[in-house]
Amino acid sequence: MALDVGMFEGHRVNRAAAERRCATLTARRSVKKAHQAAWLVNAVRCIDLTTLAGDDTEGRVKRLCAKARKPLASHIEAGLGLSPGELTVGAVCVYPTMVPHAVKALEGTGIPVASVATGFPTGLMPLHLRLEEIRWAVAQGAAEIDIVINRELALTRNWQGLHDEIAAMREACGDAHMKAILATGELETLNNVYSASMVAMQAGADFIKTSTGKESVNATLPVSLTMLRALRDYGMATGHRIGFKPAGGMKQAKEALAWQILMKEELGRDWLNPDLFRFGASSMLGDIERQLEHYVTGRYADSSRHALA
Ligand SMILES: O=C[C@H](O)COP(=O)(O)O
Repeated sequence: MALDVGMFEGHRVNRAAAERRCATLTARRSVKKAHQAAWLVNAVRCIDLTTLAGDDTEGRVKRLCAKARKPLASHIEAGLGLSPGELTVGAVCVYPTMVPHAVKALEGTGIPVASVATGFPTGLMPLHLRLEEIRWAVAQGAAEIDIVINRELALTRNWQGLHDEIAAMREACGDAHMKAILATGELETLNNVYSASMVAMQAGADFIKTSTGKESVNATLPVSLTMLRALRDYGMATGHRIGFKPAGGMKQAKEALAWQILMKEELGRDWLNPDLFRFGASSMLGDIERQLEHYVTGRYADSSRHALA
């Protein structure tokens, strides 16, 4: 849709209230035993298993894809009553040049390959090159594109400029799903986070995503709450369902639980599915697998046994 500043200008986000609300999420609630195991299995379904490192190689991507196809060891799958191959992660997320390796390694599995693009992580490249990067990654087989927004346009509140860029990126994605990374740790205020979320959705983002994992502050609950309220307001105004992807710095199973509690309370059960919710994480699956192994066997394995991902 065209830019509609009326949907966000004049909105004020109360940071103290957002922080208070988030502090209650895990303090007052807990999910235990079989319920906790079920929520952790659900978290695995929703992970965009990620490697975004300068030393990525075909070998590393192949190993990551093997983990994506079979995220839990056989005895944990069996202990949870899962059939072999029943559980996979939501997607594998890589840099553009790694897309062909991931596509090959995931052939026949139905697991989509997501590629970051548009000069990830800063986005400080001429627009025509950022658009070309999207088209290249899609041509290599990426089914999902994680774009980064131009922070300068958001910080100077040039909402029309930001809308135009994101809309051009949406068009370059073609049939691929587009996730818009707001890099919220660099947007200064929760008001800017709310406004940038709205602009990204108005410009056609299928998902809004918190962070690249490369900012000094990445996914936090108050920022996520702000984005979810924008997503909910946008949905009520337009009837469109947009997905949410917290990303960056999440390493523990208890974080997977906290974010799912937030999703369920703010948006309901529909948002606990991979078509509307993903975790962007390079190193959270290991702890989830460790907790599930404890549930199944009653013993904690050394974390070195769950080193990958
Ligand atoms: O999009 C995903 C993030 O880059 C992952 O960040 P992380 O390596 O801190 O888990």
